[in-house]
This record gives sequence, structure tokens and C-alpha cells, in this order.
Amino acid sequence: MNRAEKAALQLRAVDVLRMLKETRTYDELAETTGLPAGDLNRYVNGHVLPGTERAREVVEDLGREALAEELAARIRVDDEGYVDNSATVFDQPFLDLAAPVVANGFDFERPDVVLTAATDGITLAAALASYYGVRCAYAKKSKETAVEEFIEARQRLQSGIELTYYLPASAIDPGESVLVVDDLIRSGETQELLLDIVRTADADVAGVFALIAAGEDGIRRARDRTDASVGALTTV
Ligand SMILES: O=P(O)(O)OC[C@H]1O[C@H](OP(=O)(O)OP(=O)(O)O)[C@H](O)[C@@H]1O
Ligand SMILES: Nc1ncnc2[nH]cnc12
Repeated sequence: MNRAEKAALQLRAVDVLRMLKETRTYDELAETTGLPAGDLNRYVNGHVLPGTERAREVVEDLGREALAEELAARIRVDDEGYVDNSATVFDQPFLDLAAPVVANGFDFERPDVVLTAATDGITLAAALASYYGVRCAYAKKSKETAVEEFIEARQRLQSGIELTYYLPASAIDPGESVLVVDDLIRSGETQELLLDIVRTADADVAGVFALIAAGEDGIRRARDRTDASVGALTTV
């Protein structure tokens, strides 16, 4: 790791600790992290940066676990198992803090493009694209005006309804590496359509990620469709 990468990791750890501190006292944060409350105070206030080993533990291990807990606390599931995730997908600063934890806590290849499906995946995709410093693209259920060429992916859903997603053809170049993300994965039909789009574009899959998996079906389905790493932060 060069100096700039070390500094980036240390600053990411501070971001994670600040996120956790929002809902905790320093004593509680010490309990969550196993680090002394005095050190945590200095990190959170920006007086001292954590060492690289501590920073790595915070971002990769603790960060992932704590973020999953934070996410679970924000989700409401109704009697029929439908998820209200608006407390997460409307909170761009939270997703911006989640992005480095997701990027470092899963085994994804570094992408050229982060791809999602409109609508609810867009804020997560934007946070990850911004973290990686790459483009964000989203497929839509309708054709955007003035765009001449689209990649289309169509599927008949279990319900019998036909669903088509359209992505401007210029959004992904052949050979690019694409991280496919969404806020939620349930049947996996949406992810499958996005993976079809990546294949049609002659691009490679860097990974498949969802913040929330509603059951295991969707993750399993995505794993059947790609050799790349597939993961969700929390399962309900
Ligand atoms: O794994 P699946 O069964 O395909 O379900 C997951 C998809 O469902 C939701 O989107 P929805 O189609 O409701 O569109 P929206 O984001 O515009 O609400 C969610 O944002 C995912 O994209
Ligand atoms: N909000 C939601 N919860 C569970 N499954 C879904 N499939 C599509 N939207 C969903």
C-alpha cells in the first residue's frame, strides 16, 4: 500500500467510526469496536488517525457487521414480507458511508461501471460509483427520449407480466467490468435482467451486490448466472 492508499484507508475508518458514533456513546462505541474510548474520541474528532491495521479492521470486519446491524435497524418488513427500505435508499450520506465498507468487505473486482435498475437502486449505485470514481448507469422500464440505441433485456415474470429494462447502449463498452447492484433482491429476476444486459454489452461482471436479500432465492439465482462474487449485506 502506498502512502495515499494508507491515508485513504485511515480516513475511511474515521468515516465508519463517525457513522457508528451517531447512535452510540463513546463507551458503547468502545464495546462495539473493542478499541479504547479515549482513542475513539481522538479518531472521531479528527485529532489522530487510526493506524493502518486498526483502520483495516474497522473498515473490513467491524464495518461490515456494524453496517449490517445499522441497515437492519432501518428496515421495516410488513406482514406479507414486503420491505420498506425508504429510510435507507433516501439517505444518501448513509449510503456514501456504506460504500467503502461494501467495496472492501466483499470480494468484488474493481469495476469500470456500477449498474442498477431504476428506481430504488440508484442512490446505492451512485454512492458506490462515486467511491470507486467510476460511472453509474441505470436501466429503466421505459426508453429514455432522444437516445437512439438501447440494450434491452426482457423476461416474463412468475406473475406472467413481461418486464423489459432498457439501457442506453453507450452506457457500457465491450470489455468493461460492471458491478451490478440493487437495494433489494428477492426473486433475483431484476438482477438476472441486469446480468443479461452486461452480457449483451460484451462486458464482464465484477460482482453482484444487494443491500437487502429478502430470502435466499435471489442470491442463489444470481450465483447460478455468474462466477463473480455475489453478496448481500443483510438478509430478512
Ligand atoms: O429480486 P426481484 O424480485 O427482482 O426484486 C427486487 C427489485 O424490486 C424492487 O424494484 P421494483 O421493481 O419494485 O422497482 P422500483 O425500484 O422502481 O420500486 C427493488 O428495487 C429491486 O430492483
Ligand atoms: N419492497 C419489496 N419488498 C419485498 N419484495 C419486493 N419485490 C419488489 N419490491 C419489494
